[in-house]
Amino acid sequence: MTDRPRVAFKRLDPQKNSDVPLPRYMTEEAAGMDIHAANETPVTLAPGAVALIPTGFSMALPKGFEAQIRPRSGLAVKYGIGIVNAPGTIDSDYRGEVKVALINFGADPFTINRNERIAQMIVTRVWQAEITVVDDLDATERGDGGFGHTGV
Ligand SMILES: O=c1ccn([C@H]2C[C@H](O)[C@@H](COP(=O)(O)OP(=O)(O)OP(=O)(O)O)O2)c(=O)[nH]1
Ligand SMILES: [Mg+2]
Repeated sequence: MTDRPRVAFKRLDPQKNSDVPLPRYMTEEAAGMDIHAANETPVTLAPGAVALIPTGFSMALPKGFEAQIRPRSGLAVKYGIGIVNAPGTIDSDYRGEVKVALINFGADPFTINRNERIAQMIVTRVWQAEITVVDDLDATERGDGGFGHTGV
């Protein structure tokens, strides 16, 4: 595929953060780029705690794209580390530092060290909807059935 969207990264505070890798695809066909933590000192998450972890970069996505910040399954399965707002949304017009809102679902404290890979970022298309307000919606077989009405 040749029409890859162009994404610009800006390293924030280049001198301080030159040791923190920018997001990158770890394998040829990885869906997500791994994101590294840029916290200067270790951050320990008690069970149930949330921490907003800096990444040391900001970015510009093309219009019509978003980035999703998703958990890494290894951290989730081994240590119960997730993302409290998963998937986090990065808007194409956001120019601030990308941050990752980690949560410790595990039973033990977990420490995030600088440079660790804490999350992954997927770049994907997004559409803004054209909105109309109507009195009646079109009829469907499902109708208002939901929340398991077809069985579990
Ligand atoms: O995991 C995340 C989620 C969001 N953001 C940044 C990028 C995004 O464009 C901006 C706003 O995110 P969102 O719309 O999810 O948050 P909000 O609470 O609605 O804030 P706002 O009122 O600024 O839109 O915050 C991150 O850095 N990491
Ligand atoms: Mg918002």
